[in-house]
Amino acid sequence: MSSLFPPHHLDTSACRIGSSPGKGRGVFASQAIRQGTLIEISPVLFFSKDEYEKQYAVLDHYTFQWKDGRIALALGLGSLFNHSNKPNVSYTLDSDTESISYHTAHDVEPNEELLIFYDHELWFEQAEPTNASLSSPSEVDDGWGGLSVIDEEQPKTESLRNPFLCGDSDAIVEDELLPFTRIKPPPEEETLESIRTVPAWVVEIPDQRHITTLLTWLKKTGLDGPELGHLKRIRKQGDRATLLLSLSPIPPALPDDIMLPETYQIPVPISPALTSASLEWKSSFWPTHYTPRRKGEPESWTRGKCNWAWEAMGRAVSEARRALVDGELPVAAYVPPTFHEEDGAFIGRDTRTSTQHPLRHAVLNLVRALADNQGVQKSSPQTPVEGVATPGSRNGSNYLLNSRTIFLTHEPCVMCSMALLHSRVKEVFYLLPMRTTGGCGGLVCLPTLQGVNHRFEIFRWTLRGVNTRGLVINGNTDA
Ligand SMILES: C[S@@+](CC[C@H](N)C(=O)[O-])C[C@H]1O[C@@H](n2cnc3c(N)ncnc32)[C@H](O)[C@@H]1O
Repeated sequence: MSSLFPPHHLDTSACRIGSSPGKGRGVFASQAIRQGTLIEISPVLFFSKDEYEKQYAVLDHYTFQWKDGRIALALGLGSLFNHSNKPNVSYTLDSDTESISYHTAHDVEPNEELLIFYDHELWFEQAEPTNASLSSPSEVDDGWGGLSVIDEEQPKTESLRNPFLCGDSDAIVEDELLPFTRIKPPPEEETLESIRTVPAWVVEIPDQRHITTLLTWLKKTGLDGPELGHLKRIRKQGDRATLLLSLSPIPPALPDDIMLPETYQIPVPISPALTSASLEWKSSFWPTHYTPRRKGEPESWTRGKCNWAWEAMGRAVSEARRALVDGELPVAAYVPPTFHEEDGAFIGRDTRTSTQHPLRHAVLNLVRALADNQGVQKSSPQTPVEGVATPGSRNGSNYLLNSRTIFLTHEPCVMCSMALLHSRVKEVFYLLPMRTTGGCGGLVCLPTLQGVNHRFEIFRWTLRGVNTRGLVINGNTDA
């Protein structure tokens, strides 16, 4: 048996076992439970497939298929959660602790049954759902594809319309009334030891009158890509000027029409300076940009801007709902036009199922479609583009999302968070946290890692009252 970390202390006082009509026993909330609460950790007993099939098949209705093919029997409450197509509990298999943890996927009321999603193919006839909160919201079209937000003050049969649609659009919305929370990054620190460098090609510019021409040439050749965006392109030391060229393994070709000496490599910092001390250290390698985390009060949100965000998140949710209907994973991403300007909108959905391609995540599809669209339509206005990229592109070279905000139904996985980081996105809003696989605070928080050369802000949509019916995916899935 592997060495196990002890699971967290288990407090199941919020759950009780009760009788569920048509289903046998079930697990019920004995009090109101907020979305995202860890309600149960069930240790598991493992059987090899062979051993299980020979001796324990009688447990079939209670076991889980583990990631490595073994069969696991959940102890504790884990074997008593009943199934629903609209679960209010998500679960995660944890190999380190050989346990399964269960979290509420949205706020749960006292006496509501706690239900997980077993599978699309069931071995039993499903009993009618009994939780009013799970059956009612679809009756009203709320513009979120039926994933309505329920006002806690109102009866559950009514859904809440966008609360920011009316009223003074310039009025500031108090923090407690915002439909999202900002994920606070840890304080930024950089030490001399933590500074990392990579070799970069540079060339001396004997005649400084050529600087402008050379910077224009850099742009034309595409050597001004974002990987060196945290560094200044020209270093001046007295009357000496040096041009930063690229990180390529081989020396880049130089322009034909200007006489330049041989290129050579020097170490340059891999990320911008976050503190004034590190600015000095990093600039001793090569002049580096200073990008301290934004200080002071976070930006105020007006009703108008909240309305913009609400509509945008609704668009992502509707797209995810449509994806589900089409047999895809219900995961979607939406980049709306910016609040103040009329830039293009972009939408993407997960297409792993239909393409049988493991990398067709919603974010990657969106970034790729954006790159292709911008590559093809450099001079024409952007239009919303869907999912998979179109041919005839410039190989995805225009993938930048500078000053754009992306709305996601799920916290993006590590790969997608890295893609967003590369794309220089300004802000990421997500609805459902992915604790085991997320790259924006779940498994890891990529934009806060030392050494990354861009930061973006992260906001988690407050799920209070949001019915995530149909959107909950397996906690081990990369969204
Ligand atoms: C893991 S057990 C859940 C606990 C079970 N109800 C008990 O009393 O032991 C799975 C079994 O519960 C029943 N069950 C779970 N969800 C159900 C549902 N939505 N409708 C009807 N039966 C259900 C089925 O008999 C299934 O084989």
